[in-house]
Amino acid sequence: MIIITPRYTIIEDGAINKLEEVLKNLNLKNPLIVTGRNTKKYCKFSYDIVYYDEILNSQIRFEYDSIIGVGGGKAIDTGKYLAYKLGIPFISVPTTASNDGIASPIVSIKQPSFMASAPIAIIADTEIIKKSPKRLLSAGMGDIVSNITAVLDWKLAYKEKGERYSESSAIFSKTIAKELISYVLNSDLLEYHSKLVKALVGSGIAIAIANSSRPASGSEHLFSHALDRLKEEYNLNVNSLHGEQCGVGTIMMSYLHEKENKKLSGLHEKIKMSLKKVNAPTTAKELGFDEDIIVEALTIAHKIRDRWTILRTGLSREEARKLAEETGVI
Ligand SMILES: NC(=O)C1=CN([C@@H]2O[C@H](COP(=O)(O)OP(=O)(O)OC[C@H]3O[C@@H](n4cnc5c(N)ncnc54)[C@H](OP(=O)(O)O)[C@@H]3O)[C@@H](O)[C@H]2O)C=CC1
Ligand SMILES: O=C(CO)COP(=O)(O)O
Ligand SMILES: [Zn+2]
Repeated sequence: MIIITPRYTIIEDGAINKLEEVLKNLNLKNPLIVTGRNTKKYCKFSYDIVYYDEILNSQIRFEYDSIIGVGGGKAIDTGKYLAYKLGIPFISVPTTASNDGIASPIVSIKQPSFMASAPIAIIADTEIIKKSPKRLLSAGMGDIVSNITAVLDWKLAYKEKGERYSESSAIFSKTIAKELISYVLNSDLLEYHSKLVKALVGSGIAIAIANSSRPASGSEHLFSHALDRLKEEYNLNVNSLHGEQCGVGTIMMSYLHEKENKKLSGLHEKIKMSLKKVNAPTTAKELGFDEDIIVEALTIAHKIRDRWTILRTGLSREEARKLAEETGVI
């Protein structure tokens, strides 16, 4: 197996000023920037720029030697996808810390996600990230607490289905989440943005090492992907973020794990407290969904992809409603 991890990971105030030096070190001379309308202001370079939502209509010239994704999850994901398709390196320049796509080798524009290549460099400017909308930084916590249930699900799949499992990747991923939860619950959050971005980068690297999103995506992500599917299917006007949905999913899925393992007692309450502390949503109402949509998402989540989790062969409507009620989500 070939494991590709970033050659440069710069996480500091003013990091974006090192972009040109990094490109020079990598001998990259002609990159294309992929960004969004809110994040274009950070692209003060003399390279060509394209908006991620216009890429399909753009004529991408093949002389680019690399792609730089500057922005939130969609800009990074689209840039990563394009680089993968063109077979050129990808440089990740997150302007916020809303999910672990910053560093992961995964493209998750559509489900099921697929393995592309990890960024060759990550340049995370903590000054820019700190100024990004608070809501995005709260969502990032949801994508990190997810690692707890993702790892529990992964181990379950190993025990019940003999799935390939890596204890080292699992411990790495779980520890990242535990450390951030502990920091959030026991601090004044002054360093939250910087700890969060480091955690998300670590989580993306755990995915690269495992060569699977297993360490960071389990039943809580299936629930989030199910919500995305229902948003599309019913044309719902809900603008909940990936990390926000995953956070709420983690509360419910950790409760299911607790019921099967006494040693986990209190886990979902702790996760809920950590999400509340950073003002991330913990209920259907805060996410913007009707109760029935939450219940429906719980009943279809196991069918989203072929991934064995605590949902096993699926929840009935009654079981789903009970789970959402008992965890205070509805
Ligand atoms: N590959 C992977 O492993 C993963 C990928 N993802 C991807 O991430 C996506 C979700 O990403 P997410 O970040 O939650 O949502 P978006 O990418 O939709 O970003 C949300 C909004 O935040 C704005 N924004 C970002 N940074 C700033 C900033 N510094 N200042 C002001 N506005 C800012 C964006 O602006 P703008 O309009 O300019 O983009 C956008 O309007 C998913 O759809 C999926 O494609 C998610 C998880 C894992
Ligand atoms: O969001 C992810 C990890 O945080 C990617 O996981 P998926 O494989 O579920 O898309
Ligand atoms: Zn995620």
